[in-house]
Amino acid sequence: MAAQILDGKALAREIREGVREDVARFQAETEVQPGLAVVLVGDDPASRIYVSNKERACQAAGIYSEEHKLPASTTQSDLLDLIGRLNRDPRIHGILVQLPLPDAIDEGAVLDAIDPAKDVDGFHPVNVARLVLNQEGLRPCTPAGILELIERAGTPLRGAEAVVVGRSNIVGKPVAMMLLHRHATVTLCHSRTRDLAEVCRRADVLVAAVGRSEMIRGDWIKPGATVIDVGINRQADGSLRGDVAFDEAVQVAGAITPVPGGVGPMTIAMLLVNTLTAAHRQVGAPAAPAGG
Ligand SMILES: Nc1nc(=O)c2c([nH]1)NC[C@@H]1CN(c3ccc(C(=O)N[C@@H](CCC(=O)O)C(=O)O)cc3)C=[N+]21
Repeated sequence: MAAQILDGKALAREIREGVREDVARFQAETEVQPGLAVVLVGDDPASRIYVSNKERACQAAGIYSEEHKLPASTTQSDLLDLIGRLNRDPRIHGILVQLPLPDAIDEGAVLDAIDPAKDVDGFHPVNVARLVLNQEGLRPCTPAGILELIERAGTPLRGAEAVVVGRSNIVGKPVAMMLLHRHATVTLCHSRTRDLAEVCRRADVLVAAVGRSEMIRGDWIKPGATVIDVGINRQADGSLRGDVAFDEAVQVAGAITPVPGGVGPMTIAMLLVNTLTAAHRQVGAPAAPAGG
């Protein structure tokens, strides 16, 4: 029997609609419109597309958004100045600096400069620590979206074997921590892991975030497993491939995300959720938004 396809696009649409309603209520109660600033340095064409998708999603949800496009030659101190202004700007509740940054800029110094209360990517060390300690904070958008998809699949996490392939700061490490907090037994794999296929075959939940097109094969998957494909590997013909060989995996898995239309749209939906959550906390509004 073929796997259930986890439709991230449809789930993201539902979440964005919920955010739209919550934004309207928040604004009626507080007279504050949630605001997001997106900073893009250089003009990586892929980054530009994501940034314009984010802008459209904000508009549809009633979130104010502004885009700061800086040339690739921008200095670190100019970028830090901009972040300082956005930190102090009362219209802005969320700040997202699109990664990667040009080589001449120290990414850590830039992330450190963002006010943790406005850090809607959840990349500031304070938010990383809050995640590890399971304290209230802002959670990274892609991992948060992955957890929503797993929940939607109805996959129980308590006591389950979860295998995460990829140890990046933006996906692998935080998603592993979030799965751990849901009481999964988590294995975090990477390029040096021995017998990777064998480890993957133990997984009740498999999260692939390696950035290598179709590396995870159908025979690496435990029958009935929930498979989350975070890969967005652009092919020469312009199409996208995941990290999982979908046509093989769909025959074995219990549930699987497609690429495109899986994790990607959820990332943007969770960015809107985080922006509304950040606005709530900064304004000190009475009711917290659902899903925050
Ligand atoms: N500070 C920062 N935060 C990020 O969240 C961040 C970033 N930097 N740098 C780049 C990556 C990439 N990213 C994506 C978001 C949405 C889709 C998305 O919506 N994808 C669609 C379609 C994409 C398409 O067709 O091109 C899908 O998978 O269905 C993809 C990728 C966020 N990123």
